Amino acid sequence: MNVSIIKIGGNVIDFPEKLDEFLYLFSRFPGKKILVHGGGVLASKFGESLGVMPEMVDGRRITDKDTLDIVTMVYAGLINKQIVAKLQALKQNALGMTGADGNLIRSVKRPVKNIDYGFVGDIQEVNVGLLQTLLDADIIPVVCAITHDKKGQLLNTNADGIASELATNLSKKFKVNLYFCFNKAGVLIDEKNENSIVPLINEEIYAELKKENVIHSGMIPKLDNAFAALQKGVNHVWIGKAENLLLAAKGKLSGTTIERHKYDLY
Ligand SMILES: Nc1ncnc2c1ncn2[C@@H]1O[C@H](COP(=O)(O)OP(=O)(O)O)[C@@H](O)[C@H]1O
Ligand SMILES: CC(=O)N[C@@H](CCC(=O)OP(=O)(O)O)C(=O)O
Repeated sequence: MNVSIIKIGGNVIDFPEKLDEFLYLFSRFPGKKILVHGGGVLASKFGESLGVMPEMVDGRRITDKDTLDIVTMVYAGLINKQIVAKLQALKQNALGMTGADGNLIRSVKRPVKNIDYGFVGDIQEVNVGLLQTLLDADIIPVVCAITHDKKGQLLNTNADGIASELATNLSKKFKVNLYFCFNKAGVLIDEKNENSIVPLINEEIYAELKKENVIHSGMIPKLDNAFAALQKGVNHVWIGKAENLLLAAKGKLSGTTIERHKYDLY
């Protein structure tokens, strides 16, 4: 069985027309599929309106108790249920989930090193059997950026990391392709120029571009997760514009493909 993990970012979710267009493309995407969503932009806006200011370090949110309540309401509630309802309207039998539902994703609170991220989860375990049961029943899991520690604590977990871990764990049994969809044409040399796409990126180019600050903020966890997934057995990883999802599915040139290490080819 082939499985596609498709992640959609907060900058698309925040624009209803863009989200609708993306969900339509997702509904046309062939084969077994799982949707993972963030919603960082809306969580920041919602928090600000309540006087809880967002604080990000390298694209990851510092999550105190109030912030955890906000992200739970926004990701697991508003965004997840809106996406599920829209997919149902597209005749896609979607099931919205956090990592706590069906014990889908167990994580541990990130240990404090240089930075205290607060209630942020590092993923430990994925319930592959549950995903397989749902996919076998033609149900499409729609997974948000909230996990749990199985001791009653919810934890905020970067949605790119969730997509990567679901892909990695499923790749032990299935051929898995991972698509990171966001609002830009791919990894760009000049963020303001949509034509400056890096079509193929390896870890050396990544390190260089990060040093030069060409790659920064949310692109850092996205690429860290993309390389981790490839190294752990995921077949193909793509980063690109949400509206190019079906082109990417057909293998047509668009966006950025993550290059496997040469030694992995043999
Ligand atoms: N070289 C780069 N090319 C494209 N985007 C970049 C680059 N470096 C940093 N970024 C930033 O990373 C963001 C994507 O990360 P993030 O906001 O976490 O994505 P998502 O929309 O999936 O939530 C882009 O909106 C952009 O501002
Ligand atoms: C710990 C952490 O950073 N969690 C993320 C989860 C949401 C997310 O990843 O949303 P995007 O995909 O829209 O960026 C956050 O709260 O921003």
